[in-house]
Amino acid sequence: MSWKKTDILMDTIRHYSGFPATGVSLRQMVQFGERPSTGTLFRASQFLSEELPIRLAHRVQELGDLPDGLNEMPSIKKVQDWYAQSFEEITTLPRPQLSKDVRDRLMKPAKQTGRQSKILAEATKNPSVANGQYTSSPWQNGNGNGSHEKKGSARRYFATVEDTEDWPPELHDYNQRFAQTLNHIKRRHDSVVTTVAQGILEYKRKRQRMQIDNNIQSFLDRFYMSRIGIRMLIGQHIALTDQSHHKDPTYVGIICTKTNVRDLAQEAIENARFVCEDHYGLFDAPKVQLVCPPNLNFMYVPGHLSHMLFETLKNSLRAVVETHGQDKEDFPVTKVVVAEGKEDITIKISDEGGGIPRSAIPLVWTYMYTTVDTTPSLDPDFDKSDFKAPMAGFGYGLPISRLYARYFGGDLKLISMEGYGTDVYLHLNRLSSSSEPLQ
Ligand SMILES: Nc1ncnc2c1ncn2[C@@H]1O[C@H](COP(=O)(O)OP(=O)(O)OP(=O)(O)O)[C@@H](O)[C@H]1O
Repeated sequence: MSWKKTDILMDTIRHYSGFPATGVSLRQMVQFGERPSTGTLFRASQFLSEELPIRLAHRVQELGDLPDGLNEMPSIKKVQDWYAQSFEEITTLPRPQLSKDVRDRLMKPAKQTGRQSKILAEATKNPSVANGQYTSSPWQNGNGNGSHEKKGSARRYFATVEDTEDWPPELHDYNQRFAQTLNHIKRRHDSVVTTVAQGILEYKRKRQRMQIDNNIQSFLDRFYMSRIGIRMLIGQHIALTDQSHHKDPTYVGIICTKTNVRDLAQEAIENARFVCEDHYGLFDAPKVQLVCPPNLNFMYVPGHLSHMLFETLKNSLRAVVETHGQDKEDFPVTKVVVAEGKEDITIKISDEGGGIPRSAIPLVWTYMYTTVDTTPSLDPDFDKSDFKAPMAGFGYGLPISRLYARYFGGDLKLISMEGYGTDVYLHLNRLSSSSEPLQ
């Protein structure tokens, strides 16, 4: 690994970090439809080739500015290098030379198919997020020089392009190369969560801290929220570009326009029970009852929903087993109730796992808070994929799940009755027009 970040690169990164990120909504992401054309994909690549470096640049700056020597921890420096290297790869990817005619055609919007697409194109404020909650620190936005405003109008994530004629092969080649670069970057960043966690552990050990302070907590919230957004845009773009295999027509990239809540919940229940049986050596994990209309479908990213359900169910099963003892024959049943409203789909997970003392409630949302005695190994090779996790251990399950929920305008709430059990409410916003919370 001979990659080195240069001063010139760091200057460019500083410049990009002066621009705010542009939030995209779930609805805007599905406007591409099942099979976007070469021209439309190219426009999206152009947007991403500016937007992703802006988002990456903010993270490089923030990692470098972390207080109290945290920025000097080897794992934090490693992650910062990944972000800088990915920034460089996107910004230096050669763009095709296009004739004026092709450039004009790319800028020409497709004939509107009605008023619908115009309405869909607008993102609204995310209802789960206070103003500026996940915004980068103001000093990093200080050198905005106004040119962003000019760029603003051209920088649209989704823009349909009139696609009646054939496009020159350079466009298709560029789309392929761009997607390959994104794929490579996505893999590089697979173990960011565990590596940053490692960095925090290094810091806690070095400074002999028991808990992380508010600054670091809100940095991690912003950092992981931003990571969800970057990976969403990258994952979506790779999936849209890859049109080689026949796909399910209900999918647009990684978004399913008819995500079936009952099927996903059932699968998450089975997976969580399996992990629980495995972990405690049980013949039969505590039972989970699911109450959900069978045909409840909505537009969402199935991977995100599975993750949130699996994490909360694992917590409930663990609490039930540990409160009632592993030798118990009949555990109390955990209930999962799904309600369909106009605005939200809400999933309540109620367990009789003894609850959480009120004084510990704020802590469950902090990173690295766990009541597991021995945190599993944080070897960076471990847990490479986002969605594979052990029974418990890092104290990341709840805070990260809440970020996933908030990312698309939902939320995650927890109410406990100490001595009895816990109710977790997972609100999923079905209007799906809210912007990503990262301006
Ligand atoms: N349903 C629940 N009942 C009782 N305690 C709970 C429940 N859910 C969470 N907790 C408490 O909150 C802590 C933090 O939960 P969180 O999911 O964030 O991390 P974790 O489960 O310890 O580890 P992981 O990162 O693997 O999820 C748990 O260790 C547990 O003490």
